[in-house]
Amino acid sequence: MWADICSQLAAATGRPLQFHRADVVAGGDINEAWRLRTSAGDWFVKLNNAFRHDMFEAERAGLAAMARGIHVPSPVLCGVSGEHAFLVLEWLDLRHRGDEVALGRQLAQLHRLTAPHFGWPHDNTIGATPQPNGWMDNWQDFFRERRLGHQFALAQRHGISLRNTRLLLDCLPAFLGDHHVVPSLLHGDLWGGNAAWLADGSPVLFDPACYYGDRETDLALTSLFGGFSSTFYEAYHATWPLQPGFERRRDLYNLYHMANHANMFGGGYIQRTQAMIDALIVNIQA
Ligand SMILES: Nc1ncnc2c1ncn2[C@@H]1O[C@H](COP(=O)(O)OP(=O)(O)OP(=O)(O)O)[C@@H](O)[C@H]1O
Repeated sequence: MWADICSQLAAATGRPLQFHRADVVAGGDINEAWRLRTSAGDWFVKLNNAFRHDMFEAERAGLAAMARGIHVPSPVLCGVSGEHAFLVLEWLDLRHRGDEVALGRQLAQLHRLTAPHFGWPHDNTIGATPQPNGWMDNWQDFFRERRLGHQFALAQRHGISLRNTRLLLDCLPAFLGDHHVVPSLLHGDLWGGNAAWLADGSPVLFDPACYYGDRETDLALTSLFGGFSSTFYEAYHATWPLQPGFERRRDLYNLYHMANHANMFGGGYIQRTQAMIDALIVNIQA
């Protein structure tokens, strides 16, 4: 397989290269991650089953779009070798710490890239879950149908019983009714494990689930599992302040990701999803 990927890589880059070695990279759950060492340097390679090829195509398209606003690993090649789908990115020596001010500023700059509608040219995945992205003109409708409603329907299909999902969907105007949203280019899966820094301290984002939507959804997810400093938030707000009411919408937006975890992993995530639904309903009634 590696020899085949190297020959596809040589054809794509126009550089002759020989396979030296491949070392596992820790950190990814959904895919296998490898450092591919060749005579023409190192590359970052993600592997999955061949039927996952579309997922890597979507990631490549997302990275290419994001590169207009923030540093991402350059996508080099996406393909299939035997039973494997693969995505080759430029290899970056990543660190866990760096310039948080630059990260906050650059995320705001990414969000300044906008589209006329909400969605994305193709469906993609959030974790391993399909994420529908068909274009819509209204953010509330998009979030209801393509995000929360989609996860609730998946839960039902998986036999996960969640109470009051219909009631919550019917109450979305209470959260989003007077909220003005521009369709911003989003990372879409911005938890702490998908941000890192280069040796010079400059930030890099990777592993996106891009679409055009409310920038607050990216900010919300940064707070769900932690890992982002107050410096990061201050720099974001200084570059492009959020509108009043973000704290109220934050938990609604994070419910999408918690429900996705319930769908992917089950267990305690189901209780946490239900607790978030219950708290949001109390919030409406208060
Ligand atoms: N271009 C790159 N060069 C070097 N290392 C990288 C690069 N991109 C990502 N990494 C490292 O590899 C790890 C796994 O990458 P990534 O998050 O893209 O994989 P994944 O399987 O899609 O992850 P997840 O399970 O979170 O969806 C990251 O945590 C990061 O440390």
